[in-house]
Amino acid sequence: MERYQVVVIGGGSAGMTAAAGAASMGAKTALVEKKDSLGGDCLHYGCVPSKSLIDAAARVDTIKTQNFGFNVSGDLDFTLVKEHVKSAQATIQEIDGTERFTDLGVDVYFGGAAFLSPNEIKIGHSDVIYAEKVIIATGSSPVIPPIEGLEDISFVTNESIFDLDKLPESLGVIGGGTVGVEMAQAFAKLGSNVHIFEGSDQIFSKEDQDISKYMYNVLKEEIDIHLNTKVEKTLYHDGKIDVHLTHRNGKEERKLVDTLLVATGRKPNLASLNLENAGVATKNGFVEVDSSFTSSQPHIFAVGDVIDTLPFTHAAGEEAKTVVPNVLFGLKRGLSHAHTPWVTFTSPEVFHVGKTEQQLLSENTNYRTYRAHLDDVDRFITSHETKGFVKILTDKKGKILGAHAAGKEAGEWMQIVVFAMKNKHKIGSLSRIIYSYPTKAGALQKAADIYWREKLFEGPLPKITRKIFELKYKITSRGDHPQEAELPLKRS
Ligand SMILES: Cc1cc2nc3c(=O)[nH]c(=O)nc-3n(C[C@H](O)[C@H](O)[C@H](O)COP(=O)(O)OP(=O)(O)OC[C@H]3O[C@@H](n4cnc5c(N)ncnc54)[C@H](O)[C@@H]3O)c2cc1C
Ligand SMILES: NC(=O)c1ccc[n+]([C@@H]2O[C@H](COP(=O)([O-])OP(=O)(O)OC[C@H]3O[C@@H](n4cnc5c(N)ncnc54)[C@H](O)[C@@H]3O)[C@@H](O)[C@H]2O)c1
Repeated sequence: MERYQVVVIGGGSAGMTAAAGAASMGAKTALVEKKDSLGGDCLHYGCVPSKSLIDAAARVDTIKTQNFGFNVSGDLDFTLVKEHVKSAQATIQEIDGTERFTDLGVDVYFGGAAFLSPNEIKIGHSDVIYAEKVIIATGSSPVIPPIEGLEDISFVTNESIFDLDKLPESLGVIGGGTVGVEMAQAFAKLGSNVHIFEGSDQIFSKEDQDISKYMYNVLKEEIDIHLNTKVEKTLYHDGKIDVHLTHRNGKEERKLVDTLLVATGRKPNLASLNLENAGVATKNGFVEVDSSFTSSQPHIFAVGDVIDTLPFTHAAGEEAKTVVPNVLFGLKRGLSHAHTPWVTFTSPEVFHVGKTEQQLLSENTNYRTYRAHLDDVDRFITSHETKGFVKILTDKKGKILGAHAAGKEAGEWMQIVVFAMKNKHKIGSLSRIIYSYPTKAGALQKAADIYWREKLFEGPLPKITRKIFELKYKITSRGDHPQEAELPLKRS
C-alpha cells in the first residue's frame, strides 16, 4: 500500500492549494479527486462559468442599451456565449491542470475517496493508500428541496445550467440567494424572461439591509421577483414547466417556464466519504473542526465548503494556506474571516466586508455611518453608470467595522478597504491617500472625506480659526498695511 505523509481529498480550490502547499514543503503528498479533472466547483460549475456568462450578458446588454447610434441588429447567438464561457474555463483548466501538481511532486488520483479506517483511504474501486495526515476538502453540492414533482421534471442546477443548448425564452429560478440572483440577471440580460421564486421576504439576505433593498429595486426592473413565495409543485404542461406557487398571503399562482433553475443553497459533500470509519465528527452536516481546522481526529483536518465558515473560493484558499503548517508542523494556526470580503457579481456589483448595520445594532455597538452616492462621483458620471452607493460603518473613533457598496465594479475599487481594516487603518486614512482623478475609487474617497470634514469643519477647530482670521482681518484693515508697505516698488 502506498504511504503518504499528507493525503488531500478533493481537487477544488481548497484541495489544490493545500496539496500544492504540502508538496512544496517537501511532504509526500497525494491529491484525490472524484471527477476526472481538477478544479472543483469554482472552475466547472461555479465562479468561472458564472462570471464568464455574466460578462457575456453585460456585453450583450451594453450593445442593446448603450449602442451610441450604431445600428446593431440580429439575434443573439447563444453558442457564441457558451464558447465565451467554455474557453475561459479551458484556459484556467490548463493553468490548474494535473501536470502543475505532478510537477510539484504530488501524486494525483482520480476516483471517489472513502475512509476504510482513520488512516486508510480507498480510491474508486481499486487503490487503497495510507495517510499519516488527511485534509478533507470535498466542497459542497446544490441542495434540492423536497418539492412535489421536482424529481419528475428536468430542472437544472449550477452543475447543468452552463450546458443548456439554447437560451430559454423563460427561466424560473427557485431561490433568490447569490447563485439565483447572479444567474437570473445574466439570463435576463441575454434576453430570457426571468422569474425568481424566493421563500423568504428578501433577496440578498446576507447583505446590509440598505444594499438588499436597493438591489431589489434595481433588479426588479429586469426580473420578476416573487418574495414570500412557496413553490408547491412542478409538472409538465404544454411542453413547459408548470410551477405552482403559493404566496404568503394565501394567493395561489402558476408560472409556465421553459427552464427551471434550483438555487436553494448548498450542502457539504460528505455522503460518500464514510467518515464513521475514520471517527470524524460532523455538526449540522459539516465536518466539525476547531479553530486550527483540526477535526475530532487529531490527524484529520478539513477546509473549504465542507466546513461551516464562509463558502467562497478565496475563503477556501486562505483556509488551505493556513492549515498546511498545522498539518506539517503541528502548529495551531487559525484564521479569522472578520476581514474576508465577498462580491456578488450582479450589475451593479455588490461588495461586502465586515459587519452590517443590522449586526451592529443587534450588538448594541455605537457606530457612525459614512455614505457616498455614485451619481456624485465624476468617473461614474462620465460613463453614465451612476447606480449605487458606498456605506462605511465605523466606531466613534473611526475604526472601520464594515464596508458595503453597490456599484459598477465595486468588487475592484472597494478592495482597498480590506487592506485598511486588516491593518487597523481608520477611515481617516482612506481619505488621506491621493486618488487618481477620475477613478471609481473616488466614491470611497468621498465617503471617507466626510469623516475629516466632520472632524475639521464641525468640531471646535473652525470656531477658533474663524476668530483668528476675524482678528487678523481687523488688524490688517485699520489702514496701516505693513505687508503692502514692504512690497518692492513697481518697475516703471
Ligand atoms: C454558481 C456558483 C458561483 C460561485 N461564484 C463564486 C464566486 O464568484 N466567488 C467565490 O469566491 N465563490 C463562488 N462560489 C463558491 C465557490 O465555488 C466555492 O466556495 C468553492 O468552490 C469551494 O471550494 P472547495 O475546494 O471547498 O470545494 P469544491 O471547489 O467544490 O471542490 C471540492 C472537490 O472535491 C471533490 N470531491 C467531493 N467528494 C469527493 C470524494 N469523496 N473523493 C474525492 N473527491 C471528492 C469534488 O468533485 C470537487 O472537485 C460559487 C459557487 C457557485 C455554486
Ligand atoms: N459571487 C460569489 O461569490 C458567489 C456566487 C454564487 C454563489 N456563491 C456561494 O455559494 C453559496 C450558495 O449560494 P446559493 O444561492 O445556492 O445559496 P444561498 O444560501 O445564498 O441562497 C439560497 C436562497 O434560496 C432560498 N430558498 C431556500 N429554499 C427555498 C425554497 N424551497 N423555495 C424558495 N426559496 C428557497 C433561501 O431563502 C435563500 O435566499 C453562497 O452562499 C455563496 O457563498 C458565491
